[in-house]
Amino acid sequence: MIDSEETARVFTAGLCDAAAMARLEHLAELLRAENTRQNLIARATVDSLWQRHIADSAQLLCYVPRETGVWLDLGTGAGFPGLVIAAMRPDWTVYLVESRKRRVEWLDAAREALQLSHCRVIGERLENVPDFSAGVISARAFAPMPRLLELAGRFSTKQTVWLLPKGRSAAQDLASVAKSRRSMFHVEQSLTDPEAGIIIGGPVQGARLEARQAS
Ligand SMILES: C[S@@+](CC[C@H](N)C(=O)[O-])C[C@H]1O[C@@H](n2cnc3c(N)ncnc32)[C@H](O)[C@@H]1O
Repeated sequence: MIDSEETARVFTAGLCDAAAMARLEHLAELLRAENTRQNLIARATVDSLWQRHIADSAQLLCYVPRETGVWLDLGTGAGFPGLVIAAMRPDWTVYLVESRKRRVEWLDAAREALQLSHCRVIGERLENVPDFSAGVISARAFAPMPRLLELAGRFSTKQTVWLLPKGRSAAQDLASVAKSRRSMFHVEQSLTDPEAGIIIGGPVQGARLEARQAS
């Protein structure tokens, strides 16, 4: 279990290389500075940024194959999980969809500062984003499951992996999905909070994939 800033850093470092860790340290620094100007993350979580936000996002990499198509993150907000994933896997194509102007400006500035040329910030409501096939769809604290599926289903194929950190309401949220669709999802325990769950869907069912080194 990831229960401190130290264990969060060690866990995250196990999933990426040293250059990616340096990018994440840079991101943490930028985020702390920006958080004094806009309320990106709750003040109560600033001192546990690695545990509550960075490692919490990084753990999603344990559920995706080494090769994946476009990673689509819905309602990225301050950058979680999509910007963290883009910083850890700079060669992957990661789209961050966010509708709030100030969040979009922040995400664009952070993406540029971290030189993430394969990451694109889409400053639109998801409803206005044209269809394409995503390899991964992630969303943390974006919308309840029925709404999320209604909004994002058109980006999904049989190969798409869904990664939906849901906090403590995961099982309840999944139960609200129509029976016919529920069987494609299951809940895994979050490593950053024993009471929180991640709803996982698509072809990568069952146990967590082996932690992957980037190099
Ligand atoms: C509760 S925040 C979560 C932010 C981030 N995923 C996290 O976990 O820290 C939800 C975000 O989704 C964005 N959002 C809500 N509805 C949206 C929509 N239809 N299209 C794009 N972004 C949306 C909001 O602006 C907000 O930044």
